[in-house]
Amino acid sequence: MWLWKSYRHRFVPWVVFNLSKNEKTLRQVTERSKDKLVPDEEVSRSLLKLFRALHGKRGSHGELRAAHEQPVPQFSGEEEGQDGGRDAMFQSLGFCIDRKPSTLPSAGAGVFVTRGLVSKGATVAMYPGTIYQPYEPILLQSIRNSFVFRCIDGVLVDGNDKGISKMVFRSCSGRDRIGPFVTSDTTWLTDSPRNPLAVGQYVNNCSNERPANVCYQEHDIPDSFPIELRQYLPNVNYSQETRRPLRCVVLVSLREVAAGEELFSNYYTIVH
Ligand SMILES: C[S@@+](CC[C@H](N)C(=O)[O-])C[C@H]1O[C@@H](n2cnc3c(N)ncnc32)[C@H](O)[C@@H]1O
Repeated sequence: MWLWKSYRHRFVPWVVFNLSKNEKTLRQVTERSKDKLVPDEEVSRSLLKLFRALHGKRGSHGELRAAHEQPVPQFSGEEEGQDGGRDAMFQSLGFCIDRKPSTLPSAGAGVFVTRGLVSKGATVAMYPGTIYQPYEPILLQSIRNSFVFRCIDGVLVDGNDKGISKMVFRSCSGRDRIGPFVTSDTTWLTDSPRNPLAVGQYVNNCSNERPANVCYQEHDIPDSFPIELRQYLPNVNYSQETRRPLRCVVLVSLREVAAGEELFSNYYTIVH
C-alpha cells in the first residue's frame, strides 16, 4: 500500500480517476495557460549561458577566471564535475541548487536553493530522463516508478535514475553520438551531475503549508542548439527515429526564492 501511495501522484490512471472525483483538481488541470510563463528564448538563453560556462570550465579555466579575476580551484575526477559545475552555475545564473533530505517528513530527498538568489521567472532546474512519444512502450519502466512525468501532448519523461530506466537512458545516450559529439549527459544518473540543473525530478509536491515556488514548462530544444553543448542535455529520445525536436522540461520559479528554501512544484499542473 505504501508503494502505491508513494507513486500515485504521477501515475497517470490515478490522476485521471481522481479528476472525476475532485472538481478542484479538474479545474486546475483544465485551466491550461496558452502562454508560457517564460518565453522559450529566455529559457534557451539561460541554458546556453550555463552550458557555455560548464564547457569553458571543462576545457580551460580561463574564461571564468577572466570574468571574476579569481584563481579557480583545481579539482579532479567526480569532484571536478560537481564542484566545478556548481561554480559555473553560480557564476552564470547567480544561484546554486542541490539535492538534500526534504523538509517534509518521509518524503525522501528534495531540491534546495543552496546559494545566491533565484529571481522570479528564472530557469531553476531541468527534469532529466528518457523521452517517450505517446505511442512508445514504457510499461516495464513505469512499474513502481514515481518519476514518470507526463507532458500535455502525452510525451513522457522517465526521470528515474535506477533500474531499467537507468539502463535505457545509458543505452540511448551511447547510441545517439554524432561523430565525435556526445549529444546527452548521463551523469544525472549519478550523485554528481555534471549539469547541476539536472535534479528537477527530485522536486517534491506542494501543499497548503508549502505552496509551489516553481512550475514545469515544456521546452523543445531547437535544431540550432550548438552541437558541442548538447553533451550537457540530460534528456534523450527513446527512439532514434523520433523526428521532432528533443523535448525537455524545465522548472521555472514562480517567485523569488532565497538560499535555504526547498523547491516545491504542483504535480497536478500540466505544463504547456
Ligand atoms: C518524483 S518523486 C520526488 C522525489 C522523492 N522525494 C525522492 O526522494 O525520491 C515523487 C515522490 O516523492 C514523494 N513526495 C513528493 N511530494 C511529497 C509530499 N508533498 N509529501 C510526501 N511525499 C511526497 C512521494 O513518495 C512521491 O511519490
